[in-house]
Amino acid sequence: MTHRDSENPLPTITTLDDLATLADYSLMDTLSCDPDATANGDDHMPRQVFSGHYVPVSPTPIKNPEYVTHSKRFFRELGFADSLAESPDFIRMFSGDLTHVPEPLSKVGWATGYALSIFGTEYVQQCPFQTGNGYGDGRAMSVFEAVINGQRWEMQLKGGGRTPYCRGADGRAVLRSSVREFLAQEHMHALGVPTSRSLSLYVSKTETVNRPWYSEGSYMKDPDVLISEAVAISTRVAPSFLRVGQLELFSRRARKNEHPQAMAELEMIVLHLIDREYGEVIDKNLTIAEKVVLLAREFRSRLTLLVANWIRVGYCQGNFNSDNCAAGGFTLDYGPFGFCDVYDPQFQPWTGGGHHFSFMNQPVAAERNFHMFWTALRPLLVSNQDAMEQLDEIRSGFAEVMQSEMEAMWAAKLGFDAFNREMFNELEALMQQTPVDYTIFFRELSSLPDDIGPLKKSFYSRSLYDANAEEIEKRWSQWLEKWQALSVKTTGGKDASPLSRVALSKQMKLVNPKYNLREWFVVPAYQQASMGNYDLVRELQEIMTQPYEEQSAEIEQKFYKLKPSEFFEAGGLSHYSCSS
Ligand SMILES: Nc1ncnc2c1ncn2[C@@H]1O[C@H](COP(=O)(O)OP(=O)(O)OP(=O)(O)O)[C@@H](O)[C@H]1O
Ligand SMILES: [Mg+2]
Repeated sequence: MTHRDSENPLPTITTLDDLATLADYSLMDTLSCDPDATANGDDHMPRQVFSGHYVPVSPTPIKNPEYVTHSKRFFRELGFADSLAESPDFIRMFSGDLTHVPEPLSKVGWATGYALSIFGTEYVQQCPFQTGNGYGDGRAMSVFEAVINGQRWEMQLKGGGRTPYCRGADGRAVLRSSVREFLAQEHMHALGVPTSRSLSLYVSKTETVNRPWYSEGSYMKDPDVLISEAVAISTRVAPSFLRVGQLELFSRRARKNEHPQAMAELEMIVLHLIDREYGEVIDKNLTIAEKVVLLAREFRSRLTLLVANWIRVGYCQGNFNSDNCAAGGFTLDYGPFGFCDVYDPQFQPWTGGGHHFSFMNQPVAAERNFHMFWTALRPLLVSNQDAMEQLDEIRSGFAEVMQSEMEAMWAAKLGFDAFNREMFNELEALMQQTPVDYTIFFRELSSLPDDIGPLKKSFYSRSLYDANAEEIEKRWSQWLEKWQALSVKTTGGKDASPLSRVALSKQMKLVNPKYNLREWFVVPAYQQASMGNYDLVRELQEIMTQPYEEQSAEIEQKFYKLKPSEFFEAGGLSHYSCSS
């Protein structure tokens, strides 16, 4: 084992034994274990978990695992050698077989329970026992915790088999959805959007499960066939996997006084969240009330910035329930997500999702999740009126903070130093009416065009534009003229000299990506992968981890283009059900 420093970027982790030296499962000390759990983790049947923060569960390995890909970038950050990803020991562990891991690596993983609120309404109906005690990580389990280069990370298998929270389902994830999540996490990180990270992806050469899906060429809303798909395990990494729903679970129990430790368990999970996600900004020596107030303020900042970033890059989470809202303020659970092609405020690729989780409604959905977060924290402050008032103010100020993050984001996309409502409103109407390709439009604008010629590359020839081309183009020209006049005035501050055209363009191109992970790029990648060819997955990974770069002419030709008309309304491409 060699040592890494700034001059010597040699990886330090080249074997599983090296990885074992880093293991630090301190989560086990700060959280409590389900008292009904078995120590060996043989706990794979749906059951109620009444208390405790985690349940030891042994993963169920996928049969005959094969390497698909790993994140070279993240490996480098962690100091992991690339060769590790294809080494038998590592493959074994991260395809779910912990039975042979060297000490002190744990031979059991852990799954956690959480509650569900949809758009601000509490649910227990999704729990098979109708109590909420059977809901949580049904197929996700963490297997490793360590501090690496000063940062604490938890590593979690997705698709690692059944847990007590599996609700009778198979505990598996299929290759299709695993490829999607793996690529999206890599892409979002490269876009500068906070996210759980991708580590590795392995597929089974022999084990399959059935999932409802769309037949070739289907334009149906819902899946029309049952297909057999290979199972896979992807590993994702984050400082913690705590969700808003997790705080809710313990807060609901405290509110209902469900057991004597309920309030203590709520406090423990909140302190754990602060330690894992907010350790740098919340002083350990503060009182619990002070910590809770700071936590709410910081989470509000992170969540509002996160959602503004989603909209900046054209991302729709699709299913932004409180259990898919990471309490650390990053993107979590890439299930029925999508990156928009056409600008449509109501873009929502998930057929089960509805308008409330659509593209431009995400700030409102975020507020609903923040409301549940606030609700969950309140029981901790009942004896401190002053802190409670501060907490309530943070809650009521959400919409204003969200609005200002959105305005800052639109200003940056437009290359302005301040938001201009009139310009934005006109643009929004034009983008929608034409309609434009969201990514291509802003990228072309970032080249500061002299006339609307280059912007027309982003126009979809659909009904309105086709029928009223002349009038629409005239409106675009007028808008562009105004934008040009305003953008010339853009400065680095009141007294600074105006940004040169080159500098302004460069700055805008760091805000407006050239490439994004459109679903019709991902579909052929997972289709080929299902036949054992991973080239396209790896190619997309490479391209989508440099989304702001121009890249080669060949890549531009293939990946900087409008969505082909035959893909509109196509099942599995334009919309999909949640099954994964
Ligand atoms: N095949 C499955 N087997 C067991 N549980 C499942 C399965 N699919 C989904 N679940 C569970 O159902 C719940 C809702 O699923 P959802 O699609 O939000 O999450 P997910 O994509 O599995 O996971 P995550 O939120 O951890 O990324 C989650 O608690 C999840 O663990
Ligand atoms: Mg989920």
